[in-house]
Amino acid sequence: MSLESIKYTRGSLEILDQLLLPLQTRYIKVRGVEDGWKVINKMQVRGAPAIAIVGCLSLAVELSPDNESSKKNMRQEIEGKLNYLVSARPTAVNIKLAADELINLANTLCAEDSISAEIFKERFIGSIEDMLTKDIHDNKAIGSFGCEAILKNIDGDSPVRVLTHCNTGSLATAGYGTALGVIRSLHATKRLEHVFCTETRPYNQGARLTAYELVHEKIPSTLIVDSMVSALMHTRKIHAVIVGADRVAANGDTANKIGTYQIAIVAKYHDVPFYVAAPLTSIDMSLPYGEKIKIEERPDREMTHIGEHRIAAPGINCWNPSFDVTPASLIAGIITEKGVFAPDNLKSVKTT
Ligand SMILES: CSC[C@@H](O)[C@@H](O)C(=O)COP(=O)(O)O
Repeated sequence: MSLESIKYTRGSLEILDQLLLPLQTRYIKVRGVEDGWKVINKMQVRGAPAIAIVGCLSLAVELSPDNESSKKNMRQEIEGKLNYLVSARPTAVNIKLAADELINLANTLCAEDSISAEIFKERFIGSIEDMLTKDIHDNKAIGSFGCEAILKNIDGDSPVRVLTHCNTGSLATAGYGTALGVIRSLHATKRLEHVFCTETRPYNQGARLTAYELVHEKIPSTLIVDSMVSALMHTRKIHAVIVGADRVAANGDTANKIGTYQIAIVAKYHDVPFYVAAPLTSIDMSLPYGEKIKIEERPDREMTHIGEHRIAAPGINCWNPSFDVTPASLIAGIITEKGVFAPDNLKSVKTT
């Protein structure tokens, strides 16, 4: 059984508070859009796919008891609330694409005279609920395509050692995970000898969340500090790096958790293939290249403190970008639910 980060039934949504993991397992009730915005902004739920799903489900929960009889009012309310949810965190594109799709759906339902307000609401909520099953299904496809791509480059039946960064597992998605889904699939083939996961400073998604998921799944794994990546690649044979994505531009440049870019550079130097595992909902064809991606900057406190405990000298200035952009030239392949694509071939995927 993998960890359940999102518990949803019609009219009720709870999320596992990821700020308390791994020491406490506590679910928080999300009663509507205001709660949805807060849990995303505070990073109680995080990871690009989970942000999109929880944001949209928070709207579904808010609409569920609503007896609005005017389709026009409902359409207007939906558009405003979705745009508000998108503003909670700017870098991950999944929530923006989901919001655009849902606004289009609301426009279509509103314009169709034969559809009552009740059916409008039913179809709209149903379409949000479908995101949960689709995400798990897509992650499993990413897992098997990624596993196949990595094993193809390895001689005979040799055991495989991989490195991952940040958290891309069940906690960051509706379930199974993207990069961690590939690792799960590799483990299922019994070819995976070992996973190394980085601590992922400053917010420690690797040490707190990925390590927790790996231990929970009994996948052989070791935690390293972010600054150990070069030493790891120099001293142990690493066969592949697999990371997730918050936004992939049309040319394959990829925004992901801060520190991803330096891992890609080190991987290139050591001739280790560097893969990005992401659903098509993380690909933003409207941006031609990575420089156009807006990078979220987080509060200094996330660097200077661990919980309530201050670790940095009082008075020091901080710079805390939450993501960086890895150039397409450092990426061996982008693993999607439709297959593995060279970054310069992404355009063909999105349109098929
Ligand atoms: C499947 S999750 C992919 C990315 O969202 C993940 O790698 C990442 O960077 C998460 O950042 P976070 O700031 O924890 O939301």
